[in-house]
Amino acid sequence: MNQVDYLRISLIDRCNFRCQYCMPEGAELDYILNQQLLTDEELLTLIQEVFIPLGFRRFRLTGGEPLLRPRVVELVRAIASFPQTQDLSMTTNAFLLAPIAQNLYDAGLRRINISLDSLDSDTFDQIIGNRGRPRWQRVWDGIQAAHRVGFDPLKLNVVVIPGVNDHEILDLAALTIDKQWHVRFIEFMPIGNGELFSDRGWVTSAELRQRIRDRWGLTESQVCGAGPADIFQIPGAKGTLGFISQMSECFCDRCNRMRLSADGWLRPCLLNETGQIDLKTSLRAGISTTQLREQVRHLLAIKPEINFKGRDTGTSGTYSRTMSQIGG
Ligand SMILES: Nc1nc2c(ncn2[C@@H]2O[C@H](COP(=O)(O)OP(=O)(O)OP(=O)(O)O)[C@@H](O)[C@H]2O)c(=O)[nH]1
Ligand SMILES: C[S@@+](CC[C@H](N)C(=O)[O-])C[C@H]1O[C@@H](n2cnc3c(N)ncnc32)[C@H](O)[C@@H]1O
Ligand code: SF4
Ligand code: SF4
Repeated sequence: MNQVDYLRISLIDRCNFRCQYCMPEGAELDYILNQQLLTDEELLTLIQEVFIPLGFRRFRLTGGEPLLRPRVVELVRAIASFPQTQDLSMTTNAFLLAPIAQNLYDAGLRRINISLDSLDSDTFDQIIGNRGRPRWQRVWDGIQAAHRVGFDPLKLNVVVIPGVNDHEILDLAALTIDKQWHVRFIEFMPIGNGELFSDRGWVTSAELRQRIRDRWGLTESQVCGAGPADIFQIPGAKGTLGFISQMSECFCDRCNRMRLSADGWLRPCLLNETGQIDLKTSLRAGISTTQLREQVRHLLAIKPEINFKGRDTGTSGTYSRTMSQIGG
């Protein structure tokens, strides 16, 4: 059985983007009320007294958009300062990153994954649902700032949507040739916007790899990470290419993570809503962290049965929370 030592922590469910694949079009999401968000203190208590004693050592801050969380730098500093923390990372859209990249680094964040679905400003705005001033450049500046500051590895996440950005695969892959950046292609999952999914579908990683192989060749490779990506490299490139293939290849047997939502629900599997525990309500009701630890220990024990494994009701598109609410 895999050691489950990776906690993905959603810091906030709100986002300054509305990516097509992540949020249902037109739908107004019910945002978590401020008083329902785990406070910094509650989050740190849960990490220190529940998750770390159970063996969690890697923490990823996500959202919504984690950089919208007030005092995010202080939270990073606190989590980084736990002696047991072996890996602290963040997934962000980078729109707000440039001015605080250095502060985040100084606080102890060492690696960062940034969503970048297109190199074309118009396509980018279309994907992120932006109808105001173009946003691509500011995201690009955020990526450059992350690079300058020294985040390593610096990964770029691309959700591939047929007919929207799949014509840019080679251009995006080419970023890894001269730069030590790691571009990852993610198969679109029908969990944020089921309608777009049924309309567009998804492209298999195997097909993407073939397109890249035909152009440059492709060899197996490695990069530091705790996620499910299969890593390859264009021969001689400085960076790598990752393929996250949750639709075409089941990687649940090596699942090593759980997810904590911004309102304190612990979710054992991204694609299966079974077994979630409301840690925040319990904490506020005065249940001791010792008892909570036992509940989580039990959830860890039954997690292998809950794991999606490509079999249950999983990707049915009927999830009660979107990716932005779960944390991807
Ligand atoms: N089905 C499934 N998809 C996942 C899981 N973890 C990550 N993904 C997919 O991979 C995407 C990118 O994840 P990231 O937030 O960059 O994190 P990661 O891949 O774990 O990061 P590294 O530690 O750098 O490898 C997510 O948005 C999901 O689409 C998982 O447990 N199950
Ligand atoms: C939910 S976002 C949260 C963090 C941050 N806002 C960002 O976009 O990087 C985390 C990841 O989920 C991915 N994601 C969202 N919806 C998805 C979907 N339907 N299928 C696959 N990946 C998805 C995004 O591309 C992003 O890399
Ligand atoms: S993928 Fe990230 S940036 Fe895009 S809408 Fe979802 S949470 Fe926001
Ligand atoms: S779908 Fe569930 S079991 Fe499979 S890798 Fe993701 S979180 Fe783990």
